[in-house]
Amino acid sequence: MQAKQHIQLNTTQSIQPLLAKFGIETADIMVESLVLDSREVAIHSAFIALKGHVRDGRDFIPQAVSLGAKVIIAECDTQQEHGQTSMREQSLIISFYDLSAQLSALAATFYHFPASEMQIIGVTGTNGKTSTVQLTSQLAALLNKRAASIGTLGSGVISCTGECASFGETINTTPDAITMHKLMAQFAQDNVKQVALEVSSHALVQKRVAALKVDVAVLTNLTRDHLDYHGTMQAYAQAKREILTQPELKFAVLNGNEIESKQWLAQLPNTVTPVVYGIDDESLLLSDAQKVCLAKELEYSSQGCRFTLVSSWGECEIQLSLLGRFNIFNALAAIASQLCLGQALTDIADVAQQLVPVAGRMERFSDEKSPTVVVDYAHTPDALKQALLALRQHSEGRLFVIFGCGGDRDKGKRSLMGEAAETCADVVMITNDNSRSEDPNAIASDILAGCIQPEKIQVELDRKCAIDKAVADATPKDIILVAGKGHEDYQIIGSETVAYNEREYVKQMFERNIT
Ligand SMILES: CC(=O)N[C@H]1[C@@H](OP(=O)(O)OP(=O)(O)OC[C@H]2O[C@@H](n3ccc(=O)[nH]c3=O)[C@H](O)[C@@H]2O)O[C@H](CO)[C@@H](O)[C@@H]1O[C@H](C)C(=O)N[C@@H](C)C(=O)N[C@H](CCC(=O)O)C(=O)O
Ligand SMILES: Nc1ncnc2c1ncn2[C@@H]1O[C@H](COP(=O)(O)OP(=O)(O)OP(=O)(O)O)[C@@H](O)[C@H]1O
Ligand SMILES: N[C@H](CCC[C@H](N)C(=O)O)C(=O)O
Ligand SMILES: [Mg+2]
Repeated sequence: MQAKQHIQLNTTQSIQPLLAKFGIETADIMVESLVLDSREVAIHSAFIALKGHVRDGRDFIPQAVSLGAKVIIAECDTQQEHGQTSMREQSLIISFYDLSAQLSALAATFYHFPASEMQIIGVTGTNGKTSTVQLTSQLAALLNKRAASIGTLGSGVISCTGECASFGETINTTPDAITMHKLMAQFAQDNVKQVALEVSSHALVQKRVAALKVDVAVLTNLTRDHLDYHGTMQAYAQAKREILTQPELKFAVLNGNEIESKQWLAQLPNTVTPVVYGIDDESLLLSDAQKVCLAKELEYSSQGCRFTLVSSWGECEIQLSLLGRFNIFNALAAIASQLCLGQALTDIADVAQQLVPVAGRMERFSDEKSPTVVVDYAHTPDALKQALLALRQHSEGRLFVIFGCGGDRDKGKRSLMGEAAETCADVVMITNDNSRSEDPNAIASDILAGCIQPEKIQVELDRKCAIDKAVADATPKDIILVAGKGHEDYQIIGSETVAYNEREYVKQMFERNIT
């Protein structure tokens, strides 16, 4: 990432016309910003006090008052209270019913609907969101369209070599409703024409993007994750389908090899055109889709892959310098989205080979005399399985895997990841991920519980030592997958966040000539 960009927005406005759109009559008070966190309140900001999941934002109203907020918009529990006002010192407190759900609309109005000036692509799914979003923006940039992305890697304008001119890191994969529209306003001011963003299931449940205009919704896939939050797979799936209710949605780009896409087709509003992408004949599963984008006659090489693209927009040859079958799905979703938005197939075919891997996603480090090390962000059972299956296709020797599981997150996925690793790799080493408040040994035991022959599996909780050991044991023909940390440059152990950059560690290992 490059240095952070500073785009100044002039957002000073009266709350009177803003709140009138939500049926609230109030005084003519000028504010400069909407602020979710009481600690960031300044005199000219309106503090937004939400109920919250862990804490109640309304408990921080006294802090906002003491920091001089002129306006406080506070969530209320009943429709009757909506629009009621009171004064506390110099702060006007306004009750707003259902504020959490309405915040996206309030922020869109505050920033004057910046997304309406740009093409917006929203990507959801268990795995592949970051990869698809990055590839979509890279492709736009290669086609000379100024493009930006928002997601796990932060937000910013993407160059055709995948570099990001950062607009800032994001705490969440999908930012809160205010940050989202602020970013959109900054992008619009910076002449961005297209934005690709990751839409997490949490964001859909919490209505972080409820009022965001989205032109294209993409589904990558649906497998197990985040059941700690959603409870059941059914609730998790339903959360993702919420993206179909985005305002002004025009296209739904669906994975034809994913059974969940059938549910999406069934729930599709008739104003939305379905587009199915997939590999080979299996994708005929969804043959009633209006438009298709299929990869056929796939060939893999050590450098990447090639295939024939058969689509409703024509047929062409595509070369990709990306590893793994799932990256073909991600690239197809990116290509289909660009086709929906009017790019020519021939132009796309001309530039596709220039797409570069996304940081920490199937990133390969190799030289002739050492085993190949691949750093990847697989942190779900399906992602780990797909990453191993993909590498098997590129490998002549043994396949090693080193991975752990995050603490304080979905515990049920741990044994399934153990099972996937034991089934798909030749040598399995369990290590630590972000253990957070949990005991790393206990997390390792949860993983081992899914393995049939736990005695054959090594546990080395120090990630660097685990990598060193695997490299010492492997031959130049072998591939070592180090999964789970990807682009992260830290490790959270207990309440401490320590510096740890796996990509750098492996890169330096090769620079030091490891074997
Ligand atoms: C459980 C959950 O999703 N929480 C999200 C939620 O926070 P919250 O409502 O729980 O906040 P809270 O801590 O209870 O505080 C309530 C309110 O009081 C305010 N407050 C709090 C403290 C204070 O001193 N002053 C103050 O005003 C807070 O700003 C907030 O408005 O809303 C916040 C703003 O949108 C999010 O940042 C926060 O994400 C937390 C950090 C989180 O860990 N979320 C994860 C589970 C998540 O959303 N993950 C997905 C990605 C998954 C994937 O990649 O697959 C994501 O989109 O990131
Ligand atoms: N289309 C795909 N299908 C299955 N697995 C994939 C796919 N694309 C990527 N992966 C695997 O999942 C990992 C995470 O990929 P990526 O970061 O793109 O997903 P994500 O959905 O953004 O994840 P997160 O939920 O953390 O935001 C990759 O490192 C890779 O192992
Ligand atoms: N190494 C990480 C991956 C987490 C991915 C994140 N998107 C999530 O699950 O919220 C961990 O488990 O801590
Ligand atoms: Mg992501």
